[in-house]
Amino acid sequence: MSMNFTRQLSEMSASELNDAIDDTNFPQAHILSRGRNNSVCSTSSASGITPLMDRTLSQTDEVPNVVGTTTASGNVNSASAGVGAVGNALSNDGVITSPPVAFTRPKLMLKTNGIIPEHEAEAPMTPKTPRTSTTPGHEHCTFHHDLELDHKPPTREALLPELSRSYRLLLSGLGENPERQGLLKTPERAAKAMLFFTKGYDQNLEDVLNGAVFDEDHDEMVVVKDIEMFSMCEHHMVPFYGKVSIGYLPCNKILGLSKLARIVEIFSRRLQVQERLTKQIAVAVTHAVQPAGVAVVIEGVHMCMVMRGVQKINSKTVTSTMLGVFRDDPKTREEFLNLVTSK
Ligand SMILES: Nc1nc2c(ncn2[C@@H]2O[C@H](COP(=O)(O)OP(=O)(O)OP(=O)(O)O)[C@@H](O)[C@H]2O)c(=O)[nH]1
Ligand SMILES: [Zn+2]
Repeated sequence: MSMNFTRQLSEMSASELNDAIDDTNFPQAHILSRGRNNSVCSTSSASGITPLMDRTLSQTDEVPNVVGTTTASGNVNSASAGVGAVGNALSNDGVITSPPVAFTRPKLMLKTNGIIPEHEAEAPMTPKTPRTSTTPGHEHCTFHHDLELDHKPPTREALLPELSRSYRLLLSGLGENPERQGLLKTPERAAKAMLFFTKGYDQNLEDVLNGAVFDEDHDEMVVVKDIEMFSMCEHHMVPFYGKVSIGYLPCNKILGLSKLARIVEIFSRRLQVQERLTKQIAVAVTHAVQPAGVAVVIEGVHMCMVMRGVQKINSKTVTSTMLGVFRDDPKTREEFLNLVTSK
């Protein structure tokens, strides 16, 4: 079933959104894999949901559908769908804690070369720092290249003079006079603005997290929703903006709440496409706390579709990535979608 986005998002139920996501496979489904028997995060079990650990995986098993990404565009006038969240505690800052989701959760584990090493599978609580590069200056990166999660060394300020010259050329190319009073400082201002819009290239996950990962016996869904996002479309170098909702199911580790928003900043402040941004955020949260699952939904407005091109001023693009239990368990996914679409 494909999602019909000619309807307004506000008219759609969470289960309809859920179905649409369920039917979409993302081609990079091999990137994440579930842990083995000894990498289980257990919770009290009261529901009739089939324990995911009943599925046996060999060490080299590929797990299809672990990563799911959905994109949908359409005319959406309301940011929130009219679906009520039942029984959830919502605090003023938009942080939601749900009632317990009662079943045995396999913990998400990251592969380095498509295989989970035995010693990693046996020590699920040990922080993992998979590295796929020995490039000088990147030895301390927590991850590298696999999903273009790389960052550049913090030397981008050095680009300012050349960027300024480029903007000056641009002004001349437009037929403007870069020497006129109003434009004298414009090349440098524009260069600084562009460096700000792409400051995520200077950041990496490890620095941004600043150690704010805490051991906590909390295994209920954590959702931070409506995180503002400003990014730059890599096709036209014009902005796209919107809001990001992130949910994860902890496995004895929780993340400082602000760090979810900071993760959004790392990856949105780069030249992007919305699909990749969505996936990178989900993978970064996985790296940070090795949860049982991560869900990310982004609703974005692309100025390249508003100010130019097809000029559809009400169009919004919705993308999602569902990892682990959010991918495998429709009830968990639906609970998340209920939470993020409720007022
Ligand atoms: N999938 C995806 N596409 C994007 C994103 N941002 C911009 N695009 C698209 O990139 C495409 C580039 O298409 P081209 O035909 O090469 O460029 P164009 O002539 O400027 O296209 P139009 O925008 O249709 O005028 C357009 O369809 C844009 O809508 C994004 O985040 N994700
Ligand atoms: Zn664009």
